[in-house]
Amino acid sequence: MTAIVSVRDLVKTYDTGFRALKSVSLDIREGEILALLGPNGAGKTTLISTICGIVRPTSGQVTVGGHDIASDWRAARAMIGLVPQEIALEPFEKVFRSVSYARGLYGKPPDPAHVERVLRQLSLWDKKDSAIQPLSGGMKRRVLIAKALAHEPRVLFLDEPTAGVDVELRKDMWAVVEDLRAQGVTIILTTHYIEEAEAIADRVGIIAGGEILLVEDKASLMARMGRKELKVDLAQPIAAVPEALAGRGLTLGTGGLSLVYSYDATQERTGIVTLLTEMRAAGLPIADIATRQSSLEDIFVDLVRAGR
Ligand SMILES: Nc1ncnc2c1ncn2[C@@H]1O[C@H](COP(=O)(O)OP(=O)(O)OP(=O)(O)O)[C@@H](O)[C@H]1O
Repeated sequence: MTAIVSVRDLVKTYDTGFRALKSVSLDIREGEILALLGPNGAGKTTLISTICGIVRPTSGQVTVGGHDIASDWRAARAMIGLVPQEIALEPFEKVFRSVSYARGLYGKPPDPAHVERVLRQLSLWDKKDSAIQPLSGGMKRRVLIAKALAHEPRVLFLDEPTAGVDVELRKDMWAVVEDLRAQGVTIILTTHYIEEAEAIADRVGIIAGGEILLVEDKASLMARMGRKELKVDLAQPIAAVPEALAGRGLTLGTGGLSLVYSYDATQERTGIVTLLTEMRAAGLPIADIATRQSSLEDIFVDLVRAGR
């Protein structure tokens, strides 16, 4: 797959002297959904704003579809749609007009058929003549997406598309994103919600302190770093891990009522059977057992901690 956006050694130092991006390099593949995950202040918005030409980089290079965002900005910008974090819309403007106007801002000739397609795709067609103000929060977000798609961009940036949105609406947004990808739009979204990346991303980029810690296929990241945990519930509490099981890396759960064993599920020999046998031999009153796959969240927390 070819890179549609290429970021090389990007540095951004704000006027305050704060270095928000420290030599970031990143290739975004055509047609993918890339989720940029990172804690508050990691530099996510700075990165996408720089790619979109809103923030001027201190140094480094960005190309979009081969067009340099500095020397060939008009062509680069035409390929990009940006859905900002904040809902900033003209309250009295009508939906259709607002989206058509957004198209005009890119110097594209009016194309009511395209605007109709976009509004239909976002389930906004029956709201086309409505003013924006009375629309629900979810509908307003859809209008923002429609505006960003008005000029037929090939790359869509969504900055925190579901911040402060309820669960139902979040799933709704995910469906919209999947739909857009199915039409060949490359999508980059920033998010705090790890479950969001887990649900829809093809690749995950983790950014912290202005640096990209990793970019990897979600599935391989989870397989590579994912660990499993075996939790053994005990019928009676114990004060400490029995001597016979020392060196097994067990942790005692709260109240001494469980033992937790962490293992690499990709290994042929996980050690579970031996462990359970040893537990019985040690006379532990096993009440129940359960396993848990570590989530992207566990991986993320570990990585960000290690990166500090
Ligand atoms: N215009 C600015 N002037 C000075 N510092 C800024 C400016 N904009 C952002 N910063 C700082 O740069 C850092 C990165 O900010 P940025 O908004 O890119 O992070 P983020 O990862 O998007 O965070 P959040 O998840 O909170 O939106 C923060 O420490 C922020 O305070």
